[in-house]
Amino acid sequence: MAFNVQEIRKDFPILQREVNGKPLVYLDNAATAQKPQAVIDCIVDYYSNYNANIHRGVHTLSQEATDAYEGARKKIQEHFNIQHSHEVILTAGTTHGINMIANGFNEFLKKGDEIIVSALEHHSNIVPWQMLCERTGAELKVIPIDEKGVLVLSEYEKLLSENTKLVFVNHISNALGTINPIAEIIKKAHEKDAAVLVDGAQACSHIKPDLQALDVDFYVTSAHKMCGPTGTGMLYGKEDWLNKLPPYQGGGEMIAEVTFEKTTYAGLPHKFEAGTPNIAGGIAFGAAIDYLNSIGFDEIEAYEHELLTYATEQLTLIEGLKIYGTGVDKTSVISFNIEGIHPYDIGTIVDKLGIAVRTGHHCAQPIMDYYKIPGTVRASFAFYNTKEEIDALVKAVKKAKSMLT
Ligand SMILES: Cc1ncc(COP(=O)(O)O)c(CN[C@@H](CS)C(=O)O)c1O
Repeated sequence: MAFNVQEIRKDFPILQREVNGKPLVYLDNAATAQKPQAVIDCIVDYYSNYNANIHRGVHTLSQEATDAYEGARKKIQEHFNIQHSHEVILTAGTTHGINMIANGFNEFLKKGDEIIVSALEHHSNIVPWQMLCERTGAELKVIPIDEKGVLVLSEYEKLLSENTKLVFVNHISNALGTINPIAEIIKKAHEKDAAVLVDGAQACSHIKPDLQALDVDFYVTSAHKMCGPTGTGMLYGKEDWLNKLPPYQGGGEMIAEVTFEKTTYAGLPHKFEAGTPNIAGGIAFGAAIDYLNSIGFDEIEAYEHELLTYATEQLTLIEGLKIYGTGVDKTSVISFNIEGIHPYDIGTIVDKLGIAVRTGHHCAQPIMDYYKIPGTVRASFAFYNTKEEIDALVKAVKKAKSMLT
């Protein structure tokens, strides 16, 4: 089917909404993507027709629910070109997955070891590693960015040493849209025998990463960024690493045998899946992947690039407007400010006109510190947005500017 945005928009009930008496113009997709009817129906279907706990029941409902949940795991495996389905850990989301790995490395790090993160990271990919360093005595090193919001790879190479044990970098910056050269970052880390975790939260709705080709050690993402439900996501880990790491939480499901003398743990993936999971969320994660693949990531990438180019052109026509994150490799996120106006004031006014953007530091305060700004206005576009919606954004920003200056 040729890419037809008007047809696609019919799949998203929420896009018919009005906000403050105006048509909703939803441009906060980097915070969470909207949900197509197919994902909504999947959740309703589970709770209406086969709600049961999984992996434990002998009855038909439990088997149906287990088959659907494990079927979703298989879909995730195939989507990301992962070698084994047991290398797919279903999590509560990106933050949960990152903390799972940070916890696991408690026993692997010691004083003198070094962890490298990038200056582009979301707080979820900074704070857990700071906590790990506090626990182990390891030292955190930071890959700097340049004025364009692009990682300075020459500095990364200088930071790498035989003391480097772990490298953490996001695939795409949520604040600036910068796409990082993760294949090169991974290759150079592996030359020093360092493991790499990539935070893919902002990437997986725009591109389809091939995790075996990337040879990444860990990759995390959230379903809600991929038109799936909140509270579910994926941690991919090479089985050798996942077998080395201790469980994250103790409880049901993650055990092989429990005695008061000793407990033995389940194998992968259940070692990392204690307790009753977000069953509906996991199944609907699979439905979201099916939906995105039915549109096609080549089509999504091409169309979103069109939107980014158009929005960049139109916004930069506004006098006094500065865009942050001007690298060549960018996804459809535009962070900007207008000289002399606080981003929060712009966000508040455009909301009155039905337009949803995010303002503030976007959980990436180090980036704002680098630019010496309190925050930005962030407009983030998805494949269901339109050029008419960009025109509405530009008109609203101009109105806000006229009101505030
Ligand atoms: C790069 C990156 N890394 C981690 C996270 C956290 O994802 P969770 O699903 O909340 O665990 C996010 C979520 N960024 C949202 C909420 S702060 C944004 O508005 O940009 C992210 O963008």
